[in-house]
Amino acid sequence: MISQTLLERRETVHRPDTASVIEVRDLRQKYGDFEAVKGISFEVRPGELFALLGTNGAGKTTTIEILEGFRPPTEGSVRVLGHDPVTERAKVRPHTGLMLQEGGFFTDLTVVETVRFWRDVSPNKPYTVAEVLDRVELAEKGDVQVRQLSGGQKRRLDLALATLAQPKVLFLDEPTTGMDPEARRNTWTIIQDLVSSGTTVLLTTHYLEEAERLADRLAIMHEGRIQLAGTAAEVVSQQGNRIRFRVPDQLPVERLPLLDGVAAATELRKGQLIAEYRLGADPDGTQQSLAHLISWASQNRLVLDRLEVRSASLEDVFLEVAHAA
Ligand SMILES: Nc1ncnc2c1ncn2[C@@H]1O[C@H](COP(=O)(O)OP(=O)(O)OP(=O)(O)O)[C@@H](O)[C@H]1O
Repeated sequence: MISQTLLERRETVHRPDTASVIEVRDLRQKYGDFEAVKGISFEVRPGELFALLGTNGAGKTTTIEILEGFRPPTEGSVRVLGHDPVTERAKVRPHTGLMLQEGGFFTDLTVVETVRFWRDVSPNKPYTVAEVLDRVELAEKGDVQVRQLSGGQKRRLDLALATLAQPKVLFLDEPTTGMDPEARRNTWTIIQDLVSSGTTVLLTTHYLEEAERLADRLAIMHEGRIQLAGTAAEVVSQQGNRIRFRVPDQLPVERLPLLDGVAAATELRKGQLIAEYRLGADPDGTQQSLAHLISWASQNRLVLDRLEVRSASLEDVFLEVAHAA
């Protein structure tokens, strides 16, 4: 179960800070009668990377699109660099880079022509076309039409366009979807370099490892609300430790011991019954539970195959959020 402390955290994501680069306050968005975002607040400070995680349809893209100025919110307010992104677009847009879920390319143009076009209309030109392509490892694809790029290569081109002006604020909506692991790591490096040079980033992702690696702070959304927020370590540390093992053949599940008063949850994986105990975060308690389990196994002449003890992962937390509602 998600602890009360963590649930209360969603109320504290917004810490008033006049220097916030991105500020979202009591944001609500309706599409007709359907409320996709139900009153969320958070802020992103200068040079910070904030990740919005969440289940499908949680409202992440809706939130990012409002911040990008594509539509005004139904209720609440958003500020980017202190300005309203819709009514003060001219003050915000030159300083922001956008990477949408679907890149809006002219697919007949080549990669070089695309970068040249965007660079020409960009307010800042800190990099040459060759440097822009080099950074995302697309130099060899310069003469290829955009329509001929693979999905992952298109995402890399999109990232190149979003960052070619070295923006102050960068919105990345699922930037690494479709990329192979090497391209993903390369993208993480590009994003980390941008953050190191002072760019503030709001990123949505379904890759929890990506959020863990990159984010200074993160929020997990579900059905239009922020359910949890904090640093990855803060969010995960509240979740406690897990002990798992394969349930020995022929052992009835009812005979599994209680550990620290906790019963095992069991699940069938590839035909094998796995037992998992969700314990507290206290290492001493976990050690005692483990000792008790091993002594129980010895007394019953059982071998605990695939025995593992680990702290909860961000994935565990995410699944709790998704299932708790
Ligand atoms: N233009 C629209 N008209 C009506 N409903 C919409 C519109 N855009 C989004 N929605 C709905 O609003 C909800 C939130 O969608 P949104 O795209 O913001 O979620 P998300 O968190 O980005 O999801 P995913 O992870 O699947 O990309 C969904 O239920 C979606 O169907």
